[in-house]
Formats: sequence, C-alpha cells, structure tokens
Amino acid sequence: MSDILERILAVKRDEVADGQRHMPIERQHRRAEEAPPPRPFVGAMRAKIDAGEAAVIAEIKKASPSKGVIREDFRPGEIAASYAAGGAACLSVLTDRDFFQGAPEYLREAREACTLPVLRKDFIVDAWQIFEARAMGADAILLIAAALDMAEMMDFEAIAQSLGMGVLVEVHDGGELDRALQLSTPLLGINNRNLRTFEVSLQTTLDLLDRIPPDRIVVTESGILGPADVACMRDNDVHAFLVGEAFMRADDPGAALRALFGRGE
Ligand SMILES: O=P(O)(O)OC[C@@H](O)[C@@H](O)c1c[nH]c2ccccc12
Repeated sequence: MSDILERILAVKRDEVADGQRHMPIERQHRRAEEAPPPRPFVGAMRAKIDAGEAAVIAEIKKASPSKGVIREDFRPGEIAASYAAGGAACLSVLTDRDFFQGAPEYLREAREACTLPVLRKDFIVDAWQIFEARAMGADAILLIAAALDMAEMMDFEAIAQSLGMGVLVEVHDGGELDRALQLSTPLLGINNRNLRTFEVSLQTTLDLLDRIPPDRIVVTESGILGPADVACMRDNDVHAFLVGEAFMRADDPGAALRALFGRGE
C-alpha cells in the first residue's frame, strides 16, 4: 500500500482544494502582499555560522505520525520566547493539522512572541500554500524534494523568493539532491528521517555531504538527540541543524537548546 508521505500528500491536496474554494488564489496573493514584511531567514542562518556558532532552526511541534503526542504542555508563544533566549537562529513551526497536530495560529503566536525568522513547516504541493504561508507571517517555506517534481520545485522557489521568503529545500537521497542543487537557495536540508518509512539514520547526512558544493549551507534535519550527534556533525563540518523532538521533550526548550549547542555561558 501507499507509504506515509503519499498518504499525507493525498490529504494535503484535498485540504488545498478546500482552502481554494474559500479563498481564491488572487485573494490569498493579496493577503500575502499585505502581511508584515518578512524577516531574513537565510541572513539569520549565515550570521550564526559567520560568528562560528551553530545555526539552529528550533522546531515547535506538538505531535508527529511516528511519535504521537510529543509535548502536552504546548504553548507556542512561550516556546518561541524560550528558543530565542536559548540562542536559536530561526524557528520552524508545524502547521499541518491532520498528521502533526499543528496549526497556522501556532505560527502566528510563535512569531509574535519573538523577533526570529519563522519557517512554515508543512507539505507544500501547490502555489496557493506559499501565498497562505506569507499571509500567516511565515518568513521561509520548506520544499520537500520527495513530494515535488523539478518544475514544481523551480516554480515554488521563484514564488517564495518573489514574496521575500527564504527556501529550505529538503532531500533524503542522491536523486533528490541532484534536483535540489538546481535551485538557487543556499539552504539545503538533509532529512535523516525517511518520510516514507520514518526510519532515522544520521548516516543519511554523512553519505550526501561530499556532493554538496561549499556555497550551500547544509542543514542536518531530524534525529539530533544528544551531544554525540552534534559533535559528529561538527566533525564533518556541518554547522546548521533542525531540531524538534529533543527540545520539545524538555521542560524548558530554550535551556535544552543552550545545553546541546551552547559553549557555557
Ligand atoms: O523532531 P526531530 O527528529 O528533531 O526532527 C525535526 C524535523 O527535522 C522534522 O520534524 C522534519 C523534517 N522534515 C520534515 C518534513 C515534514 C514534517 C516534519 C519534518
């Protein structure tokens, strides 16, 4: 039968069709242009790396299909403020309702509670969602290569950039990487979790590293749980991270971030 990603994408296509009936794309586009100006997502990542620090995209995620509910006490504004105090470069907020118990409201709350740039973490399958993302305040979007063909990737990147948003393109294997490298965005995510099976291996990042030109910022995503994982990535010259679960399980997510990446006080 179909894998998890395919199931998510099928539901997502229905959701978008439904959304478009309530909000035609022209209107969504107008709302996007009236939103508060985007915060520089790529710039925030570069600034950390240039300062010799880890660039951490700290994720706000209540639940996931593989783990169920990860955090009961879920207050996105407080978590965002905690992450900002803990030294995050940027935030990522899950907005998918059906599989991750996320919501657009969570992104708005998180963004209002701090000054960090915010990525809308969702499954983009249609241009309409990119306008929707900007309209809800998102400063960057995720493009999942496993969910898109080359023409869609190019089209969606161009739309995001025309709205002033950053793009994190996510890959899991060599074929996806070949396509991702045709985009202009410097942010290249390697997801250690296979979205079709939800198996996690940090080896995924290590295996693809050699093929990535030095002008890209490699963001290792998923399964970063402890100091040994961070040290392994740093030894391999990976300095950008997307981390959710390890922080979401901590009482104080920002303190957990500082403990994992900080170098003392
Ligand atoms: O909670 P983790 O293992 O630290 O992973 C965070 C993030 O990488 C993960 O949530 C993620 C990466 N790519 C995605 C695409 C869709 C949904 C979720 C994701």
